Amino acid sequence: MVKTASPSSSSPVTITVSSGGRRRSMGLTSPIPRASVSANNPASPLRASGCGGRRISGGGASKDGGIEESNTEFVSYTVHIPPTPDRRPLTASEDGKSGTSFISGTIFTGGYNSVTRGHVMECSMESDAQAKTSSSVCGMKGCDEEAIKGRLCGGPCECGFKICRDCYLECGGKNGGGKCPGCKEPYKYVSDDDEDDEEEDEDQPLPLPSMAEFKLDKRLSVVKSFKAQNHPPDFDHTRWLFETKGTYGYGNAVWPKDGYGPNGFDPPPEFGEKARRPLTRKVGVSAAIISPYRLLILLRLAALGLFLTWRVRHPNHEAIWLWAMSITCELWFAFSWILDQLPKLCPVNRVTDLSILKGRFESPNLRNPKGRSDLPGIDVFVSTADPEKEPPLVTANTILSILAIDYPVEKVACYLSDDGGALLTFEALAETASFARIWVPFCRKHHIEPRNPEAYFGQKRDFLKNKVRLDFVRERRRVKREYDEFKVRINSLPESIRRRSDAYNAHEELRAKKKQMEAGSNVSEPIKVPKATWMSDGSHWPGTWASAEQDHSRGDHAGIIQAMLAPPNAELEFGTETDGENLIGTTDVDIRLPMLVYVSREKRPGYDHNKKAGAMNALVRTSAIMSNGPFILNLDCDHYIYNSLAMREGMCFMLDRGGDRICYVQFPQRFEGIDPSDRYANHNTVFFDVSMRALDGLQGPMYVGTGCIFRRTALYGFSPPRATEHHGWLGRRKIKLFLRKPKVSKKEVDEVCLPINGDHNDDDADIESLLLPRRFGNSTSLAASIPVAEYQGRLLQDLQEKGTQGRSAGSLVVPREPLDAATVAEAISVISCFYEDKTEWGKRVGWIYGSVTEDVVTGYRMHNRGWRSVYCVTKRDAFRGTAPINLTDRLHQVLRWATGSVEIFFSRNNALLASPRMKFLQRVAYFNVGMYPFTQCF
Ligand SMILES: O=c1ccn([C@@H]2O[C@H](COP(=O)(O)OP(=O)(O)O[C@H]3O[C@H](CO)[C@@H](O)[C@H](O)[C@H]3O)[C@@H](O)[C@H]2O)c(=O)[nH]1
Ligand SMILES: [Mn+2]
Repeated sequence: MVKTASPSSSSPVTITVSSGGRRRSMGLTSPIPRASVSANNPASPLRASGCGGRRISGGGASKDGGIEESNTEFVSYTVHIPPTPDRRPLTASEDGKSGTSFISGTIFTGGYNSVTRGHVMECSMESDAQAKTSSSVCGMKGCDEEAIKGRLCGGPCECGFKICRDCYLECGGKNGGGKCPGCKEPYKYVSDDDEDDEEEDEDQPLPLPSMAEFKLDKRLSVVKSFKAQNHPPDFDHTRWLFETKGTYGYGNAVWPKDGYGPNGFDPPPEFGEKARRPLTRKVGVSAAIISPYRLLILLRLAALGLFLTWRVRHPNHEAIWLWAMSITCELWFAFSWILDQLPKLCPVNRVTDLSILKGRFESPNLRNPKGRSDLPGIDVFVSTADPEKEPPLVTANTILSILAIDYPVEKVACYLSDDGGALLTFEALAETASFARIWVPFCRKHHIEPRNPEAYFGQKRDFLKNKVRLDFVRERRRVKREYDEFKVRINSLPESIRRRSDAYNAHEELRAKKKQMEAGSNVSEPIKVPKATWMSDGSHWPGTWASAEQDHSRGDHAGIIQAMLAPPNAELEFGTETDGENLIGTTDVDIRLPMLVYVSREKRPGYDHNKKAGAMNALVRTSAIMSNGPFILNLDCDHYIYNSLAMREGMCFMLDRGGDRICYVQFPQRFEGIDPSDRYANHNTVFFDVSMRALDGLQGPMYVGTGCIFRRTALYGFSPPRATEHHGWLGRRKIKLFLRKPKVSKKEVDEVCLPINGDHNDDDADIESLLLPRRFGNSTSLAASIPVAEYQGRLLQDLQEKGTQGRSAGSLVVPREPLDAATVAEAISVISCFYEDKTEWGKRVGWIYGSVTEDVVTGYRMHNRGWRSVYCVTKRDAFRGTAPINLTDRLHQVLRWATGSVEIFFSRNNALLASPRMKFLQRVAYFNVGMYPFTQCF
């Protein structure tokens, strides 16, 4: 099915940058030539003007893309930003200047022919300079704003510590109940004081936590844990390494000698094969907890058994019906309880060691002299469907937390799937990309956590904790201001898009009227001009329009791909000093940003879009062509990265010995903003802290939707390199299979062996290449990317096991190819609505369709092939999300999950039909998932 595009809708998706803005112009842009393309069908994906994209320079007026200056008519209007706690006019005397600097200083332009954005006038520098010259300057280190004139001598505190308004508010002065950084006493006003105090207090060190305390503390804990071990005769080095994890690395500094006194140190022990140390470790739940738990279950089981026998043996003959009914209910209840308990018998915990990961993949060695990262790439998928229900600001924050992740920049690619096809989401993402230029270096420089600005600035805790750099206070304030402006820009987007569209539409209407008059027809006759939604460069938005015209409504629009941030260089790039151009000094900070791509798959009436699963599958294909990361992290738009090391934690499992059998690493879902009593059981504590841990002991937890790192080859429906078959109850007879060798495995319906480069003979290769289109569709680039992803996802060679091949160390340090227009065109062709016709997408490949809880089914199918999964609970939550806090939404959600479970129960995915590669208890657990709507009411 090929739709013809209206001429305007096939014009390239481009964003204009308005000229002007003296200070920084950060338009809605990436700094790179964008391959900006939109197309309605794969046959003619690129227009001439789309090739190579228009070069959009962040600076001023260089518009070599051919936007006619003469045509441009700027309509400027001023937006007054309401005073926030951090942006309050300083003092009365300052009012004139500082007022201009941040209130009227921000001009938002938008409307006809110009992009919506705020131009911040160069003023903050001036006010900085002023503060410096004035006599009383804020006493916080790194801050040079003018101090507030307190009622007394120096400042708002009785100690006279001088402090500017911003610092004062940030320290929790006024009504925040905070403490004065000078005297560390709670703020209060006292009328008598002397000037001497002031001088002393000025000289006091910053209230930063002292390193000495910190060190002492840690060392003591090390010593203590050694004592507890009671000097085992055969000292376990690995154990020791894990014990000292995260303190000092390895050395002899804290190696205690006889008696483990504070002064005695020994040389460190020989560690032997350094490279072979495990990245992860499984720790059973301690016997002290699990034994009583098991005993309790047993006791209850016995009691239940006795009770039921008694009930059955003593029928009540007077009311036999009542008795029978209650017996049935009781038996059913007992059954469901057993189903619930059985899988929980052997839970496990896991720990990772990030320093070994770093040592193995990121330290300079012979093959990799520059110490470039040898870690595999990760593609991050974020799904959003409706900007009304999922506010663009939330999505923007999630994206920012991803862009600022602590993982090699050139290895991360972030994709936003917009199922709404909304211009609002598109422009919000463009704004996000430009704000990320400030936010991400700031996070890297000062080790900000969490890297979601809304969450970070909303934190109640002391923001100076663990911050050591002198410029922190000043830079934090600037970034906060910038973020507040960013928020205003995002929140004003709907209005400015509407205004702009109205202006364009009115213009179109006028032109149509004029034409009509020239043609000499009846003027009073109404003419129909479609009410389009316009992009800032004066072209039609190819996605959905506010007026929902044909070809431009939800469920009927073209596929759109836009790289908002180009793939970064492989080399580190450092920034420059703070100056008029740069908000923060970045001379020692990597300022590169990961690739960021907006994707909205094509939708047409008559095609089933399969909701999130369909969106994810479109992303799997697009990303295979654009970045092809061997691992994929999936996040809902309302779940952000709370721990910037989360990806590294996940990769520890994937890259550890035996990790080649892991199809995904699931992280727990944690929620914020839930009322303390958790009225609607949003936290699901039992599920996320007990059931999932228990399943982890049974070859792996279920996939529950968001916060999960996948292996790409597992998503493609391949079987793991090795699998174990469990026959009989409780897996008494185990059979090991080596699936990579094509001859060994018996051909099953669901069996696809991993593609191995050059390992199979030519006949097999031919057959496979013939089968590929049937399985994955017609894209040859996609087919070609599969073995590459498989290779890149392998373990290092020295970890290889029998029957498998590893990749050689250092094979992933090579830079990736730059993105070109042809690649983007191919990426668009694989998100067309008919691409999946007659393929196995959604059946055996990718996210599985046909269930509203696509996640559980997708995970189940992988387990069924013999893959294992891992549940990764990190000390600091890896991801956090928002949960429905009103009852209607929550009930809808629960109902949807229950419906999904029933669907699973009545499908081929019922665990009763599982393959022998699943353990007995694992099947029980999955069976229970399908059963729970019958056995219990949530
Ligand atoms: O047509 C659609 C519908 C939804 N989504 C996205 O899918 C995600 C989940 O949808 P939501 O309605 O928020 O469902 P929740 O109940 O909040 O999510 C849980 O349950 C879903 C279904 O089991 C899982 O897919 C999710 O990952 C899991 O977090 C959101 O990011 C949506 O934007 C799409 O991309 N396209
Ligand atoms: Mn959700």
